[in-house]
Amino acid sequence: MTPVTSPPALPRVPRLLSFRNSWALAADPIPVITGYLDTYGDTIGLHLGGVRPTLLTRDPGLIQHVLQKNHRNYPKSDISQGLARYLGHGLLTAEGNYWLQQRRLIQPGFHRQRLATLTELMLDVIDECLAPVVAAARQQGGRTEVPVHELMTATAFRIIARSVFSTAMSEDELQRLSRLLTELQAFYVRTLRQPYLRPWLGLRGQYGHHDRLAAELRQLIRGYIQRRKQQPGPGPDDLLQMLLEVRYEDTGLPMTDEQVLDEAIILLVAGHETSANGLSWLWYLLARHPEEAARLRAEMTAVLGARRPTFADLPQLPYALQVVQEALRLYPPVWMVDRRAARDDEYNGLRLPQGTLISAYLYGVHHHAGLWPDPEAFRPARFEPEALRQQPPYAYLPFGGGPRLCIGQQFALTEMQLVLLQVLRRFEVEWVEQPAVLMRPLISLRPRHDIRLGFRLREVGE
Ligand code: HEM
Repeated sequence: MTPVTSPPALPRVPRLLSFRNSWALAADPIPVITGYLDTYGDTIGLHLGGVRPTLLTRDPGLIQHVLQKNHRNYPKSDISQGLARYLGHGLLTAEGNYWLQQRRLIQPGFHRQRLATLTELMLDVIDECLAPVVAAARQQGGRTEVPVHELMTATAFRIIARSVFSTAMSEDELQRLSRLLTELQAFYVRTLRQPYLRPWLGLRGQYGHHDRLAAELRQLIRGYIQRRKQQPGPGPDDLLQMLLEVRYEDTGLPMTDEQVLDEAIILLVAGHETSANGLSWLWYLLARHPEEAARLRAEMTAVLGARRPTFADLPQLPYALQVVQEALRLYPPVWMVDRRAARDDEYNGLRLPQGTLISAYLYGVHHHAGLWPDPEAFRPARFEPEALRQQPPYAYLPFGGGPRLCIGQQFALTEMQLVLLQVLRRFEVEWVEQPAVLMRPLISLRPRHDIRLGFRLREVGE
């Protein structure tokens, strides 16, 4: 395999070209960005939207340098921090000592033991979400067509909402929350990709409108927190209770209500879209590759028979994990991660002056032919332990890397495996002819239009 390296002198995309392509970049960034990298090299300078100078890279060595080896010099850029305007100052957007203090406080909430407790709840939510599909299939003679992105979004959202807040939200509230999050994200991405539109968006009152939506989001969540605090007796074993009960080591004090609110919103946001999109792509890939689905089913039947999986079963189902990992390689829900150089730095002779905006193009790393032979092919066996040992560090990083590695990584992998197994127990998932399935990279990488798949009922015991 060809090594991927960054040259000492940064090749630059001509500014006029990046300006000319700015609409194309806003509409469909992945082909434009990949095209630049294929033409100019694995690490390039370009003007985002024709305006903002950025260093863009798919070199795993440079990405490791930024995210891990010299991470202290690379806080998140204002691109991530700008999200705080709409989503508050939770873990994802926090920086420096405050971030470290919050991370230490919250990390234990994601330990194995708590995850094991949450899996029963996950399985119940999955069953609830699949029940209408089972009913529809029965009514339609054993098979129904399903918009999988919608189904996976509803499922992932209910899983995280119940993991954080336990008590079921009403259907209306769930939908309102989900819509608010989608709208805020879409607006924020637009202001980033098309910075020249900002004055116009301001004149049209769009910032004020979205600030009001963000306030509505906070008010909704605040209501849950207040209701929980008023409940007598010990609270349920969920993530909100964990946020309310943890104490800072130095002061012994709990978080303030606004801090709990910030963290709860961030868990909801970070733990919803990403898993939903990962799962949607997973079904797309399995429907296109029935031979892989058959292999997975054989493993599942051998280990579980007809019963539903438990947390303890997952290590006996390695192929299920490999399928999930390969789906996250081909369609990394977080397709780009950004940082800013706080001081002048250097990587293998490449100058990284203070203030440089660095965009780590995770999608590009995962699709690099120098790192992944035949990169567009869906091959879960790439993740067999022996094959993985051949990979250089940071060739695979759907959950990021370094100290800011996704706190929900194990949660997400468990959730995705459980959804995968529960759906496969009940259904054969079949491809349906439809227009080409395209990507829509917002903050996370989702399908442009929903993907319709056939769900054919199988007879299973409990
Ligand atoms: C397939 C699903 C997921 C993917 C691909 C994913 C990916 C990522 C990535 C790449 C980062 C690092 C961003 C950066 O370095 O700038 C991150 C951070 C984070 N993720 Fe996830 N994530 C997923 C699921 C989840 C879930 C389920 C939760 C919560 C339950 C979660 C909570 C978070 C939080 C709180 C952070 C910020 C951590 C910090 O900065 O300390 N994620 N995620």
